[in-house]
Amino acid sequence: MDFGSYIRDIKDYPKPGVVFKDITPLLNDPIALRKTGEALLGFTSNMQIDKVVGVDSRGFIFAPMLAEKLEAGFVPVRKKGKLPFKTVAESYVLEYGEGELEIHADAIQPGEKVLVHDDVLATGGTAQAVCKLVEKLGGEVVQCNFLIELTFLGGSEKLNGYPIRALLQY
Ligand SMILES: O=P(O)(O)OC[C@H]1O[C@H](OP(=O)(O)OP(=O)(O)O)[C@H](O)[C@@H]1O
Ligand SMILES: Nc1ncnc2[nH]cnc12
Repeated sequence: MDFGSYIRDIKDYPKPGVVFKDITPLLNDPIALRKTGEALLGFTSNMQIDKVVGVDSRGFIFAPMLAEKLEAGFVPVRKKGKLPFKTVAESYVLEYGEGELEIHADAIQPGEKVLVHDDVLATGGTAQAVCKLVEKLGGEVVQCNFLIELTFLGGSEKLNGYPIRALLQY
């Protein structure tokens, strides 16, 4: 399937100079939606995964489905102030902003194998912070997977050592 034909470029959103990759046309199409889920799942075939971490908010679209199919638990990493229990936090910078991400302190047990999922890898600031959170809890990141990797922004360099997979590369 030509997944790229379902991705819409929005110029100067959310800030001048940014070309935003809008995945909503892909989500809107039932066949593209199903095939995207299947392709993401294919990235982890034969891998043992205990937890799938999805990143607030677009990472929440596919991560719970991946967790269910992999017979793993789902863990939300959320923007600051949204998780009710004891949290561990990490600040980060992304392509068009900055902030702090949090994870529940009991969400991952030491030694658990973790898949990190998000929709877009751009500068890598977000994914790098998420991997740090996983490691702070003693988890082992076994793969970071994405729908889209914006290779020209060099995000993979911040994820040195972690296996990276993406459905589409620009
Ligand atoms: O590689 P980076 O430069 O760090 O950028 C990637 C992040 O940016 C987007 O999230 P955003 O913060 O816009 O949140 P959203 O999912 O709630 O729209 C995207 O969903 C990734 O999480
Ligand atoms: N260019 C972009 N398009 C969509 N999501 C993003 N997150 C960071 N950069 C992005």
